[in-house]
Amino acid sequence: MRIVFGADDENETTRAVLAALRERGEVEIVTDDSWPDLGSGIGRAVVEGRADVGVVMCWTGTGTAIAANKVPGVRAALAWEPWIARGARLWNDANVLAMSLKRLAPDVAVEVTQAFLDETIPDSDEAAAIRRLDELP
Ligand SMILES: O=C[C@H](O)[C@H](O)[C@H](O)COP(=O)(O)O
Repeated sequence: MRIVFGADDENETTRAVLAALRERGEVEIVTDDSWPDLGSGIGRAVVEGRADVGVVMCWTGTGTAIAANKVPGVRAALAWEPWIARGARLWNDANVLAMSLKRLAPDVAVEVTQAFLDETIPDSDEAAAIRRLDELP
């Protein structure tokens, strides 16, 4: 699996997530101190096909998620527990995971990340709804 990762700050949580990602595949790191540009850069890496999925972190996770979702074709989801991350993949076919680097403990962030990466196939019952996202004005 090819993964693109970026965080607008570095701490124990971002280091733990990055280490976990490296165990799962080939990781490209995007560096940008500006959270809008970071989120957008992660999103672009995914839609341009440089990575299968993106993982992005900022203080809240929200700013980079919002920025990533500005890129057409990106479905970025903010998750803070494994069930949310799994659901985002299953029911929304999320292709970018966003997390707070300030509020998630390293072990929780790693669990959320693993859940996101483990759930690879979207629920077929949601296929029409997921396609509908691309048709929205
Ligand atoms: O949504 C935005 C993020 O949580 C940022 O990480 C936070 O606002 C800090 O950003 P900056 O370092 O640009 O002040």
